Amino acid sequence: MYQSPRRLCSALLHRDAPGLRRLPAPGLRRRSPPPAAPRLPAASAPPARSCPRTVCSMGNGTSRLYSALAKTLNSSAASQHPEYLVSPDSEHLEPIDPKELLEECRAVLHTRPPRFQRDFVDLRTDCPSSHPPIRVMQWNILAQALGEGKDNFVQCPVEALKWEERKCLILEEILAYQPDILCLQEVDHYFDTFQPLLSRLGYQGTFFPKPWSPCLDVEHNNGPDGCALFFLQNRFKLVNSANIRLTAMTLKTNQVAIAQTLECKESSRQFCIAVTHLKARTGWERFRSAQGCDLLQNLQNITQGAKIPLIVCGDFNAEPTEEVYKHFASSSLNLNSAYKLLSADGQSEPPYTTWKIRTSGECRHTLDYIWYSKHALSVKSALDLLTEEQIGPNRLPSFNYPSDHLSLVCDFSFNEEPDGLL
Ligand SMILES: NC(=O)C1=CN([C@@H]2O[C@H](COP(=O)(O)OP(=O)(O)OC[C@H]3O[C@@H](n4cnc5c(N)ncnc54)[C@H](OP(=O)(O)O)[C@@H]3O)[C@@H](O)[C@H]2O)C=CC1
Ligand SMILES: [Mg+2]
Repeated sequence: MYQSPRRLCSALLHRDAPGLRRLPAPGLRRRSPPPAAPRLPAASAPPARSCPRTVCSMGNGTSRLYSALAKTLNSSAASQHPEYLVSPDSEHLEPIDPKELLEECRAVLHTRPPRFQRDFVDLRTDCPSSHPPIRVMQWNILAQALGEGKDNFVQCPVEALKWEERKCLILEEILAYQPDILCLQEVDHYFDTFQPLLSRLGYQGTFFPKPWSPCLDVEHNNGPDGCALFFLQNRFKLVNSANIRLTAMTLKTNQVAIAQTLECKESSRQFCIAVTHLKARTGWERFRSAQGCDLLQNLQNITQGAKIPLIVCGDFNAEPTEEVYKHFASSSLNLNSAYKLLSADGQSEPPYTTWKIRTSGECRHTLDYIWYSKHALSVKSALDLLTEEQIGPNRLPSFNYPSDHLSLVCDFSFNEEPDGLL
């Protein structure tokens, strides 16, 4: 039956009808990326997506999606209720079929240009693994309040930042790559959007807001931004979790990290995953360096002196030339930066992970990293970055891409015979 786009959109805006039957847990297991979207020319007003009018089924499929996305409109919990730190009871939320959610997102986005195709680059290693890889996504998703109220993206039209559509672009990116673990920064819609939706996709989430989030300075903000960590519950068991407020020269700072020890259900192997967002801006290099040292010290303790393999994702707000980068590269935790492996010699970071135009001019920087224990883990593949042509002359964010930072995605496997030099 034909549904107009307006009808499809309205499915995202209403609460779930009561008494719907519960579905079995969604099979978010393994990846068949959606069909390739055509590449766009570097034009500022690319053509709209082909209209997805026929994609969404009627009835329960649509109805099941009412409540999770609808909550994003009906709640601004974080700023109004002191209990924003308390996670809602996800037991009562119905599972969502990721394909249906993806279709719903695409329906909302039907006037936008198609998403860009990015390919995984095979980084062949000599380490065959009998277990499925662990897919990790690192992404600074751009806090809604900062994007609208602070960041000054002078070439980005305000309509491109509308939350009701931008959240669907973010979800589309997550659903396209189906990470097993999701490490996010600048999350200011955790409780009303990402926690309820991702829990219904099978993820367990943790949020740690910045103590003095700059989002709170923005009128009509949705609460503080912070780091969020999600993992698929059917793949991992949570062993240990730590919310860390980073210090610099013994002083507590406004930056945070989350570190969790997870156990793989398939292999019973444990590893630690951490997410952080270090202090931004030039002039703060020593401060970032001190925060990095504090994080490394915390991770030394959590990994029992590098006995437990480690993956650290973050927006470090630091180019590879900075001291904090060098601390991580030379740490006794024996870390390597996964995205270096995309370079010809395996030694160079990508030319950019964020690219935007502010009033001060063009800002193209490499600031985001996925560090991993190089003796215990191998990177099987990594998602290539967007090209300059795809990013376009107005840079990011844009109608095509929801954040000023690119997502980084890697597939990891455990080395079969760790040599004891994690
Ligand atoms: N009430 C109080 O007592 C306190 C309030 N605060 C508030 O917090 C703010 C600072 O917080 P802090 O955590 O140190 O923030 P940061 O300096 O780390 O930056 C906050 C955000 O601003 C973005 N940003 C980076 N460069 C620029 C730029 N040139 N223009 C606009 N945005 C930029 C960053 O994005 P990205 O990482 O993507 O670059 C980041 O997410 C203060 O301005 C104040 O509002 C802070 C402390 C105390
Ligand atoms: Mg930012």
